[in-house]
Amino acid sequence: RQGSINSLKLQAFQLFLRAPSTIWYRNACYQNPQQGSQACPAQHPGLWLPASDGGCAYHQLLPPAGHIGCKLPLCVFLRNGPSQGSNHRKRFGKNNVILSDIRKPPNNVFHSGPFIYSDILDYKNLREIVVNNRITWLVHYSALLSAVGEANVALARSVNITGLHNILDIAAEHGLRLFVPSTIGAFGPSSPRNPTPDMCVQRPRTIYGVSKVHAELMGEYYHHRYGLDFRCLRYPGIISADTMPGGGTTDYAVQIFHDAIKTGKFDCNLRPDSRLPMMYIDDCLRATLEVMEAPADTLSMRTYNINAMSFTPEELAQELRKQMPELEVTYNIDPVRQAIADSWPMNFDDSNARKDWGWKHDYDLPELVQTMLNYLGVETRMAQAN
Ligand SMILES: NC(=O)C1=CN([C@@H]2O[C@H](COP(=O)(O)OP(=O)(O)OC[C@H]3O[C@@H](n4cnc5c(N)ncnc54)[C@H](O)[C@@H]3O)[C@@H](O)[C@H]2O)C=CC1
Ligand SMILES: CC(=O)[C@H](N)C(=O)O
Repeated sequence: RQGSINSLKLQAFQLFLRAPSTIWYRNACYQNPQQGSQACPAQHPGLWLPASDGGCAYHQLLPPAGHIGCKLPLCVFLRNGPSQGSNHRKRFGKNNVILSDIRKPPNNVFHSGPFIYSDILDYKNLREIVVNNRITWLVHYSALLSAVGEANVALARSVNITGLHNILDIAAEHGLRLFVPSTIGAFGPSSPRNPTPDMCVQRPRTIYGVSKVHAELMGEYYHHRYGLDFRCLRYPGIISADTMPGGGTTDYAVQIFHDAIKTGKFDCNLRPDSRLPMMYIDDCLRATLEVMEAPADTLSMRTYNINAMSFTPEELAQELRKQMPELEVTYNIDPVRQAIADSWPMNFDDSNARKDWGWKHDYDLPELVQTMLNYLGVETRMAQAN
């Protein structure tokens, strides 16, 4: 049963990375794994009842007449097609999750539920969204990533630091639970690289890394000073079939799949032996939900490393060649990205996340490669058929 819940929640979170940049939860209530009805732990009026299909350990709030229904905060973005999407909407209520960005969403995102324009540099507009929609949880993804940040430091500073300040103030002012992702890029050349623990020297050499260390420290400061429910995971490089790479150093590991399927060739911008921690998107989104839902007393820290695997471009190419023996990989090193990769962790120690809230990854390199090829292969065949 827990497995099916996880898979539902996971699918609900699909496309958060590289699609919307902020996720707003309306009327979020809490997980209640016990059967039977009782008062809502978030003190909303009404009773908690088991979900109607009996297959879900979560309970819905039974709204008194005139009260807006209060359900689990989920959105229904799916990679698996519209029919499942509508099932999820029926079950969880698409209107309880609002996505926002300054960029136009792709069709599937736009048609999945509420999507609004919101610039995180516009404080008044952020406050308006929270008040008008009675927002309770906030997931803040907007950022300029490592390589693109080095190409535009002023903009990265503004979005990643000023934007974060706005988000922190909004969250503290309105008592929101706030998730902000950090990254392996929050470490630098003087950090231990193999493995990198949660607590060690953090002296990154990119504006991206500096802004993420700042986010970790500010979030923790607001937690201690104002009681903000701040939660943060340091993600490794995230690999997803849904979206194209967005200006990061680990992006080669996404691009290789697209190029391999389209042309059978890939020109890699990192050295073949550049080892970096990586994770498949489903694991990343599940980890995010798990830490957001973890009871506060299980969290001994507010910022955790999470990890799944660690590989080099050469090792990834070898795994791909098991399925595509003809794949040709050449190396054309980008000095900016290479310098960044050389300063980042090679292996990530996530033992605290595993110990405190039970983090466990599902995807290692073989499963990652198989899953990416399956998704992209199906997409390519559909495009060709069309
Ligand atoms: N993709 C990865 O491998 C990793 C991502 N992360 C973190 O996850 C988050 C999302 O990353 P990605 O989706 O890969 O990045 P991305 O570059 O694809 O997306 C960032 C989003 O921020 C939006 N944005 C930029 N300026 C904005 C503004 N002023 N107001 C509102 N939105 C704005 C962009 O329109 C874009 O949709 C970032 O915070 C990143 O640091 C952390 C580690 C690894
Ligand atoms: C690991 C990250 O934070 C991101 N993918 C990047 O390469 O900048």
